Amino acid sequence: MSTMTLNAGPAATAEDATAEQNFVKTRAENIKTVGTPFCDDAKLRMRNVNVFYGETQAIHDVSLDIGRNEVVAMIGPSGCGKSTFLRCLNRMNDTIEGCRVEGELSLDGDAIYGPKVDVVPLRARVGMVFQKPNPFPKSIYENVAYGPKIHGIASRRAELDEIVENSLRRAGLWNEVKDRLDKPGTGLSGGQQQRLCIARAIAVSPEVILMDEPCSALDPIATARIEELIDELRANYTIAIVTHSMQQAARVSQRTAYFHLGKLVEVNDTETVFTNPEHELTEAYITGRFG
Ligand SMILES: Nc1ncnc2c1ncn2[C@@H]1O[C@H](COP(=O)(O)OP(=O)(O)OP(=O)(O)O)[C@@H](O)[C@H]1O
Repeated sequence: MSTMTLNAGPAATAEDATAEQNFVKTRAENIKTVGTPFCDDAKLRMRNVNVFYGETQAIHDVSLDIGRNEVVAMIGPSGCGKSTFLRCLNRMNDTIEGCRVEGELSLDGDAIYGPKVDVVPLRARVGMVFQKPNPFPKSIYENVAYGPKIHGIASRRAELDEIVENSLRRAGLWNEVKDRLDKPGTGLSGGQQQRLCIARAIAVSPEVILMDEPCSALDPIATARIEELIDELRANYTIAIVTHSMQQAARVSQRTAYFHLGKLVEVNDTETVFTNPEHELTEAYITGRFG
């Protein structure tokens, strides 16, 4: 940890703001990741990842492991590349025209960008929950049963019933919806819809769940429910979560990765990042000097 003096909160005057900008610019120029980006039991292994949108580079030489049954939170200022990096992990960036991903990315040793990889089964192994709950315009039952049907996991009604119930139970939604499974998923509250989307992701037996700001459209009570759920889900899944909320990162994750201008500045166990960060930029961000 550096010996610099910290001013908690944003710069008070224009001069302070300029000094602050200069500080951030200088420190950002030669970022080398500090902390513990690698782990012994990696489920996802990323090495020297670069991502481009056309000519513009959004991710610069990022290397990171995400461990089995671990929750890794990705934090950083708006536009630092958190979502771009997350989307590499199940090739959601493939859907963005002009987006190019370089580097080695693997899931349990299987290359994610291998030439023969079919993204449909990949995305069943690495599920995703988005910022805005996006249930299909179908019944609650069908929202959960759809994935197992198209992936050929189950076709008989009894099998599907079991998967739907188990997934809704794991997502903490069963008791609230068991008597209205034939009603539209879109008729649920925002928090319930997000748990339905989690149930939908779980229904195809993923190994990893990616969450891109899953609580940003939810109220504090629904947020607390999802955060509890993340902690429960960790027993069975590996989870990577992008969040704007440092409090949320602190509550749900075991390790936190701090991104800045497309570079991975620091990865450490979450308590270290928030109480004793190794990098000056992390410290400046978490104390609110910029955001
Ligand atoms: N589809 C796209 N086309 C071109 N540039 C993009 C696209 N998506 C993101 N970018 C750019 O890539 C950079 C990283 O964006 P990204 O959305 O990954 O950041 P982020 O940290 O998730 O931001 P936020 O916290 O605001 O969601 C930004 O400069 C952004 O403008």
